[in-house]
Amino acid sequence: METLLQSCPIFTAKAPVRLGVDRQLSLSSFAVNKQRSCNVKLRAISRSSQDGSSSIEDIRKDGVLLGADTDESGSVVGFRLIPQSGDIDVSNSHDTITNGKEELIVDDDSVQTTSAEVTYNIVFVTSEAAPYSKTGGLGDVCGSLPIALAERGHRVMVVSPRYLNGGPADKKFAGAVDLDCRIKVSCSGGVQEVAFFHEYRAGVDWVFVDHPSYHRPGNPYGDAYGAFGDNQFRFTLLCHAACEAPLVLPLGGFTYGQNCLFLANDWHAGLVPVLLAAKYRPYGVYKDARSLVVIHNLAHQGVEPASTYSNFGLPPEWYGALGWVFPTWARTHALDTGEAVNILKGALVTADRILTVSEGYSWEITTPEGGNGLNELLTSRKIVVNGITNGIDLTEWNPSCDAHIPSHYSLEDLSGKIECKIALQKELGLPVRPDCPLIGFIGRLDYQKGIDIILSGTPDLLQDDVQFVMLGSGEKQYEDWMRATEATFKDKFRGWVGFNVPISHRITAGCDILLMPSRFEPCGLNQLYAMRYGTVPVVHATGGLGDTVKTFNPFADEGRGEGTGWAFKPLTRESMLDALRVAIETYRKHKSSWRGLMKRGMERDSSWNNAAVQYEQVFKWAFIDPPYVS
Ligand SMILES: Nc1ncnc2c1ncn2[C@@H]1O[C@H](COP(=O)(O)OP(=O)(O)O[C@H]2O[C@H](CO)[C@@H](O)[C@H](O)[C@H]2O)[C@@H](O)[C@H]1O
Repeated sequence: METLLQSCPIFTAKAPVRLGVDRQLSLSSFAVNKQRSCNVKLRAISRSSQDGSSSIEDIRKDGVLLGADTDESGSVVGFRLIPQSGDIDVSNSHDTITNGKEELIVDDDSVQTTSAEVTYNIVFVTSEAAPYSKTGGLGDVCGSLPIALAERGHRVMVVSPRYLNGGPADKKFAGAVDLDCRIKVSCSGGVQEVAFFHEYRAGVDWVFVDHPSYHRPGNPYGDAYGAFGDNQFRFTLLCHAACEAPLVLPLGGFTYGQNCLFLANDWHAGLVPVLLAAKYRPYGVYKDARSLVVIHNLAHQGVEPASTYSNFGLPPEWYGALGWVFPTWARTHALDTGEAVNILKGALVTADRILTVSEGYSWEITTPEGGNGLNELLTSRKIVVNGITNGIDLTEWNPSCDAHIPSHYSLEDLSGKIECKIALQKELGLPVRPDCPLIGFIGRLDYQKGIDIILSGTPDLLQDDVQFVMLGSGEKQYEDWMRATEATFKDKFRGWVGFNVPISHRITAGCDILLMPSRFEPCGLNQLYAMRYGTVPVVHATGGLGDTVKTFNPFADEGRGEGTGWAFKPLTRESMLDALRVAIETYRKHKSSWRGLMKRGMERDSSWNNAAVQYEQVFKWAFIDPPYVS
């Protein structure tokens, strides 16, 4: 056996181990990494064979042995082995846990390395994932981070609803096939049957939970009449289904199994850690799994009346995990006891670790101003809270090959950017004036995004010789204001009411300045897209905006200048206008400074690989500590 294994191809550097024909192992970098992991196990066999002990059982303990491959003579030449989550890739075994105080410091080698040192079976649970569903940044992140993690060797599944609204968007789910696997979920006083659809794309298992409540006109959360009244039910169903998926779905022939890592995104997925603790672990299931809750927006917590607790399908004694009492000032009337259930609170109590999408925001949520009532709970769990700045999808957002923009450009040749500006002015019906500063805004029209500040500052801003375009939908009062402002300032202002991804790309490419006066911003993606497109951001210095946009300093770096935009503070109409005026002045009168701003923004590393390495660090910490048990 020893001689045979040494002579077989698995011990040569270039020849691949024979892993059988399973699809996951042959299609992605996951394959490469798992292949390496298998090599580790096989070395273990050869060692134990030397001292005469049993070999196959050793492997079984560490992974799932599907069978052995033999050559024509019947000799074993390889094993079809699925390693367990948490496998160590010895090809890359230096340690990146750099700080005992658990600060996210990752050495440069790890960032440059394309495969993870330790690989996990990861299950994202999310209410949206682009390109299948997207209403904002959550969709972007859950559409691209899983791919980055899969590329680094992890086995990754994303569980999200199969939304069908009867429109053209339904085509996005056309590639997902019915897995013919039905499960029954007990919640909301009945038993619901859900189905699973699946598409394997870009190295990731995209799993769509199917139920009639996901099939209706509108977006994932509501329609023209407001939020759907049964969202608590719809996302309870998602969480139950997501907890079953790793156990029941034989993706590529085998399940993810119990030893996996759940990433529950925002309140919609918040029941996942609660279910692990209350429904599974007491019965010996998911004993070694871990869960992370990722906060993209603390302002939305999934709060409903306390009487709805019975809808969750949780044991009565777990009420305390989700129970929530509003402070007196927030109650609606004198007899209101303020009792409610809060899904995100339940997640924050039971998750093994808590992540936010920027470092700045991870601190802000522990303060009364940024904690949305959860700051004390978050402070008590501070030791497990980390912030990792989002990356962006560098394929989708790439000015040198973006399919949505009329001309392509790069750092080396910026001429296409002016063409994008001219094309945008034409498309919007604005006067075509390449020299006129063009300012853009893209985002949801709501309180978070500081629309009220834009609204109060716009009449002053438009006194200047500038053009301003806004793309967004949301609160009706702001949509109406955009229409009215366009009617008043025909040559200067355009308000595009709606959600339109191609237009968002054209605005990002065609504008000179992107405005983001967000009241709070957990990370923000538009400023990252803008910098990549040579569009200079002017932002309120909060959360991820403060972390990612550095204010221009013309004197730094021996007069060459430093910074990628302007981050103003406090959030007032005056300070926003001041920052915009400095930006406009720099654009008009200091062309070389402007080119420096564009260049530094375009050079900024916003890759997901960078963020994925930091996620891996947190995964490691999650598995070092024991899982949450009540
Ligand atoms: N009308 C429109 N038409 C087309 N596209 C539009 C659009 N309005 C918004 N978008 C797109 O939606 C995304 C918005 O992402 P953001 O991160 O800026 O904010 P959001 O508040 O949704 O995300 C939350 O989650 C993300 C992800 O973690 C955090 O970055 C953020 O701070 C947090 O509030 C961008 O891709 C943007 O282009």
